[in-house]
Amino acid sequence: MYHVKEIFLTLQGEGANAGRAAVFCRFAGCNLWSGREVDRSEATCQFCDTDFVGTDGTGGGRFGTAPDLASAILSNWAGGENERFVVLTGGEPMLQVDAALIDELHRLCFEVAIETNGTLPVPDTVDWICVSPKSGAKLQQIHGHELKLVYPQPGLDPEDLAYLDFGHRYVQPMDGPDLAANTAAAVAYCRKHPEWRLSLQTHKLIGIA
Ligand SMILES: C[S@@+](CC[C@H](N)C(=O)[O-])C[C@H]1O[C@@H](n2cnc3c(N)ncnc32)[C@H](O)[C@@H]1O
Ligand SMILES: Nc1nc2[nH]cc(C(=O)O)c2c(=O)[nH]1
Ligand code: SF4
Ligand SMILES: [Mg+2]
Repeated sequence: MYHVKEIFLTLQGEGANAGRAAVFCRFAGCNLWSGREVDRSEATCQFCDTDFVGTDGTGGGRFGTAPDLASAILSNWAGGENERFVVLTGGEPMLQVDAALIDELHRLCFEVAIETNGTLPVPDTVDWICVSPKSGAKLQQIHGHELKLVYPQPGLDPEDLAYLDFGHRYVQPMDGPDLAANTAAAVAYCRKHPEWRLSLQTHKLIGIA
C-alpha cells in the first residue's frame, strides 16, 4: 500500500529541470521529521517547507498496487506520450518507492525523477536522482544526477560534499524568516565556488504549486 499526500501537475521549480512540466507525487511521511509542528524543534530536519502528513491532499489517497498509483499519476499528465515526467517526492519518497512502481511508470513512458534526503539508497533504475543532504543525517545515496543543498545549514558545509559523485551541484536558499539573508549568502557562496550553482524555488516566486 502506498500512502500519498497529493498528486498534481506543475512545473519542476528547482534545480536543473526547473521549468519542465511534471506530475508531482508527494508521498506521506518522513524519517527526519514527524511533520507535526510540536515536534519540529526536536527533529533532525527542522526547516521543512512541506505538509506531508496524511493522504488528504489533492489527488492523494492510499493506493494498493503499483499499477493503481501509476495510473493515477498518468491521469494528471496533460500532454501526450512525449516528455512524460514524474517527480517522486514527499515527505521522504524512499520510505515507499519500490522497483514495481518505477517499472510501472517506465511502462507508461514516464521519465522518473526523485527528490530524496539521501538517507536511503535509491534504485539505479530511477532516471533522475536529486539528493538534498541534511545536517545530522547519515548520507547513504552518494551518487546521482543532482545534489541540491539547502543553504546555509549549520554543521553541513558544501565542502564536506566534495567527495560525492553528482553531475550538478546546487545551493538552494533556505526558505523561512531568513530567506533574504540566506539568498545573499548562497549568491556569495556561488561567486567564490563556481562548481556550485544557485537553485531558486521558482514556483514560489510565481505563486504556483
Ligand atoms: C520537501 S523535500 C521532500 C524530499 C526529501 N524529503 C528531501 O528532503 O529531499 C523537497 C525539497 O525541498 C527542499 N526544502 C525543504 N524545505 C526547504 C526550505 N525551507 N527551503 C528551501 N528548500 C527546502 C528539500 O531540501 C528538498 O530538496
Ligand atoms: N513546483 C514545485 N517544484 C518542486 N521541486 C521540488 C519540490 C518538492 O517539494 O519536492 C517542488 C514543489 O513542491 N513544487
Ligand atoms: S527530509 Fe525532506 S520531507 Fe523530511 S522534513 Fe526534511 S525537507 Fe521535509
Ligand atoms: Mg516543495
